[in-house]
Amino acid sequence: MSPQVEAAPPPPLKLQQINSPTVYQPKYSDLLSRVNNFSIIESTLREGEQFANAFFDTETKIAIAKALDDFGVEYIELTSPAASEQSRADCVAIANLGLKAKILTHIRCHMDDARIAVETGVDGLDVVIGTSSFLREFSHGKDMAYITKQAIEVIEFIKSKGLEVRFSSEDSFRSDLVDLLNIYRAVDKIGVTRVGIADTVGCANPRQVYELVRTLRGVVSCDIECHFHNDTGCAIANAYAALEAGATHIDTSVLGIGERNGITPLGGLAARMYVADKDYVRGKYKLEKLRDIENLVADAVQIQVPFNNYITGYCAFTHKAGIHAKAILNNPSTYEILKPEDFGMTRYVSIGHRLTGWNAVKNRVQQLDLNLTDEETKAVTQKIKELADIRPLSIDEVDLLLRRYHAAKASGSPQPPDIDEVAKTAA
Ligand SMILES: CC(=O)SCCNC(=O)CCNC(=O)[C@H](O)C(C)(C)COP(=O)(O)OP(=O)(O)OC[C@H]1O[C@@H](n2cnc3c(N)ncnc32)[C@H](O)[C@@H]1OP(=O)(O)O
Ligand SMILES: O=C(O)CCC(=O)C(=O)O
Ligand SMILES: [Mg+2]
Repeated sequence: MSPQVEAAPPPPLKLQQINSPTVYQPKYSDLLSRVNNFSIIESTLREGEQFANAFFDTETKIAIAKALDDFGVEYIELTSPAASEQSRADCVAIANLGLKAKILTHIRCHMDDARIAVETGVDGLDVVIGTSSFLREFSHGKDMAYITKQAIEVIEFIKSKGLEVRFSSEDSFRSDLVDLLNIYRAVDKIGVTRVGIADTVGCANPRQVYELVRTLRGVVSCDIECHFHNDTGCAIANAYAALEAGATHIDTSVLGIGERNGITPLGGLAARMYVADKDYVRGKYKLEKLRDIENLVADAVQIQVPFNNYITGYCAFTHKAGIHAKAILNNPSTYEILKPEDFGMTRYVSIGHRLTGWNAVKNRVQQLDLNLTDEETKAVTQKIKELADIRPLSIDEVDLLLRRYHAAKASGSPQPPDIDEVAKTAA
């Protein structure tokens, strides 16, 4: 018998290999268990203040902070106290509100900023510095050795004041991976509370996010926060991919407001995570408060909540086409992944249009407690379509048509009543 030859152990992973799609293939159940343990760092009062229309006065900041706290976010991040005297005073004011959420402020990786920030009474500081060649060359002009030294000094100072401290690389996805891992490893070693990854320009896609966070998860033992800009529409998907890969904290803002077109929206993340684990998300956040918070912020920055906004957009729970309407009326889960009532919202079935179907109209007949047969309901449905080919009907017009048809029937007019005649009286 030939001697057993042990297979040689695989060679250690080289950094160039980490982009290989074959490296990480976790089971779906493992991924799911990672996404039901996360915290929100709500940055409407920091990233959100960087939105073109945002000019929050103290009173508005306090109202927003209280609303977010009531909703249940774990952290509220505030603009740097180094930005202006009012920004500093607002940090002090919000830190003194006694909210349940931890209050953070966001500073450059610089001792001058850190010294001001530790005196504001906040629970922790989020420290950031650009690590991509773009930012090293054109923003602060520092090399990685300098950045690392500075980061260690700033972090140790903040820790010495007994505060939480997070260190984040700005523009992480255009930074050199070896640079990133080295600096994260260095700050983890000195006890940073969290490290952060930031897609500052919104260039990352979910696969890249998954791979970077997964790699980082293998390098640091502290928590991992992620910040995603939405320039290419990936901010929510990227946040989800980050959680699947082992991130623990996600930055959001109400309605996604922030620099340029903003970041992961609070409502969009809530929707995404609700679908992943409804009970966890419902247990953690007062989802029914979302609409009020969004209205508060929309008013403050003078914008409308978008028609297609996650959860609270005016048509987020409106069903229109006949095929959808029939199934929804039988069982809302057919075409709804989010339950409107869990968010304090209501479902609406639209019927006054050419795409309507008789099942949707029958539902309205029942709501109005009218006595029409299925054949009669089908006749009215055809009339609605005919009229709606000219212009859509309001619900009042549909109701009038149905009531008149019902009245014509009740008065003993020929069976079935002539729908064209009824339509004329309802016009
Ligand atoms: C990606 C992000 O959103 S990061 C957060 C952005 N937030 C802010 O910018 C907060 C609001 N900003 C401000 O109020 C001002 O920019 C301040 C107070 C921070 C700085 O103002 P100024 O001193 O007038 O500098 P200015 O804004 O023109 O330039 C930025 C300065 O910070 C330095 N810098 C930029 N990023 C960092 C960083 N992460 N860590 C340390 N220094 C940095 C730059 O080198 C530059 O310094 P310089 O004046 O010596 O050249
Ligand atoms: O501090 C961070 O992690 C993020 C900073 C930021 O707003 C960004 O990089 O877009
Ligand atoms: Mg940002």
